[in-house]
Amino acid sequence: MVSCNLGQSTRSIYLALACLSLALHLVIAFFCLSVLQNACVPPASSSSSPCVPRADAERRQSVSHSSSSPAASSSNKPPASPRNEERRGRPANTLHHKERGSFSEVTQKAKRPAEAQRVKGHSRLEALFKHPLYNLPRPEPQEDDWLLRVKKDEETRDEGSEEEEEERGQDHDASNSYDKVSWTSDVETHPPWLRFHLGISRWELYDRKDPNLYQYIFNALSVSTSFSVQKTGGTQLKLLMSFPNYGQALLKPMKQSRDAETDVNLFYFSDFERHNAEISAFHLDRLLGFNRIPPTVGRLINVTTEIREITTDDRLSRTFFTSPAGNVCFYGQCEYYCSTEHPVCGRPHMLEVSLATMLPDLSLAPRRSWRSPWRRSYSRTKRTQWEKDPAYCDTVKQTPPYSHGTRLVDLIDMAVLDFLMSNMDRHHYETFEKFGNETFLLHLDNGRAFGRHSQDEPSILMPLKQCCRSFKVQYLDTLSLYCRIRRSTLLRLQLLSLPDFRLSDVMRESLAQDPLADVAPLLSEPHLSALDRRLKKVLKVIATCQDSHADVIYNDLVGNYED
Ligand SMILES: Nc1ncnc2c1ncn2[C@@H]1O[C@H](COP(=O)(O)OP(=O)(O)OP(=O)(O)O)[C@@H](O)[C@H]1O
Ligand SMILES: [Mn+2]
Repeated sequence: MVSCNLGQSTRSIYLALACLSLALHLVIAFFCLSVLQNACVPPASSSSSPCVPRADAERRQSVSHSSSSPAASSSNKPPASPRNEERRGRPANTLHHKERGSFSEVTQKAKRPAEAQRVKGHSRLEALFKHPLYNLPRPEPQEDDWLLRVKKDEETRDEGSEEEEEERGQDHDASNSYDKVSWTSDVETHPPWLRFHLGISRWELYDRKDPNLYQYIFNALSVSTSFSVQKTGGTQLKLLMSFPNYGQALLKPMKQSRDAETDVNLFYFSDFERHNAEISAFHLDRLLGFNRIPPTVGRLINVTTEIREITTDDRLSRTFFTSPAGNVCFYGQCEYYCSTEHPVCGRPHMLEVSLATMLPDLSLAPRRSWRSPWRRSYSRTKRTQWEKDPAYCDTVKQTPPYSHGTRLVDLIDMAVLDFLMSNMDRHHYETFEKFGNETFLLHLDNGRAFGRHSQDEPSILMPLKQCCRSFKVQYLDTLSLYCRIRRSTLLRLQLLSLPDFRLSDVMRESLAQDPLADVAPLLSEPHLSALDRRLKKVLKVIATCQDSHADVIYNDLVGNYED
């Protein structure tokens, strides 16, 4: 009896002990798992580039961090926190409840663009932008290297007393400067668009390293518009939107579903412009390290309150109508697709659009438009010279401005960008007149890019292919005559072809920063993989060229970068 009782109590003691040990094991296992998971997160920066040995990369990274960038060290550097007053503006109070939700979600997202899509806490995009190739030192900008400046107080006083307003209008050098409105020379008082304008230099449109610029622009473009009219020039419908802080943006509306592939039989200038192409082009250009496209963001706009009710443009307001489905539509007046057959419609009021930050007014910063030597024939029957003559580039190389400086390699950069996004519509490009021929090319108007993902268009790479020819003229011995691609461009392209920085991955992550990414991805997966496929093709063309020539690379990194 006693032994039976004893046996029972021993059994319950064993059982209790077993339970305790099981619980302990569970706690230990749980603890180990969480520690292991943290230990597995990859480091924030990687330097597995073939271009720079690891130790070297780290050394350079610390060097480039300590040397401040030109714009960052200038007086144009914005403060650390965004100014929220730009976000005030009129609420979209006529919105349907559901729409209001999505609108505020989208603008909410605009508050925190830096929160990139991360893979287990690891941002490939951040790692890419930390790479030395994206932090190359620039020469200290001189006064002439900035596009604009704010007039000093004394200058404004002097000019005011002279009462020579008219003359000033004609003789418009005025050192390309801004009169004061409500801001002072203190950069803290400047609205985002003015910071952008004052940061434009001879070498790039914006400083990618300025941590706030993009966020500022983002926020500024997400307030309600106060004014909208049709923008003249160009062939398809676009609007000029103004914001309460005097900022302006070029609006292109969504015209077709994002994934609709361009009809193969459509002539290249007949394709609809795509709002998501404008946005994606900005991101791609930034990823390639060019910084030659004005910051462009997507957002939902209320076509009733932000266009119809406030526009002073009769040509535009006359074209509004309500569709049988109850959606508010309009079509405006322009050369292509401005008709009842091609309306732009809200759902019922909300419409996806792209907003590109406007460049400084032409009266302040005149631009020069250049015909691209490789422009397509816009005639349906004629072929252009470059299509007929394989030695076409030899002529281009001897013709100013391509015969000197960096113009030819700039053109090649543009061809690479266009090939990657399959943009066949680069008939012209622009530069800022102030900088003469020694300046970057503006990559404006990218609405016809990203039309087709299933095909690549080899003719877009013609500048790169045709310029790779053995060409020597005894008396012309300029370096740029023989070189076809910038070394910095080639090294970045190689970097973007590595698994750690794969172009499609960084592009996906970059695009996720856009407010419209909440509605749907800006580029579908097939478009993203097309980027990787095309990048391989570009690298192949360069490698083939290097196989037969020694003078393929234009070394723009002399003294700045060794691999
Ligand atoms: N962000 C910008 N800021 C200021 N001006 C701009 C901006 N983007 C474009 N423009 C100007 O507006 C003009 C028309 O814009 P865009 O080329 O995008 O229109 P488009 O209808 O596509 O023209 P096209 O049919 O000729 O290709 C451009 O040539 C350029 O000079
Ligand atoms: Mn266009």
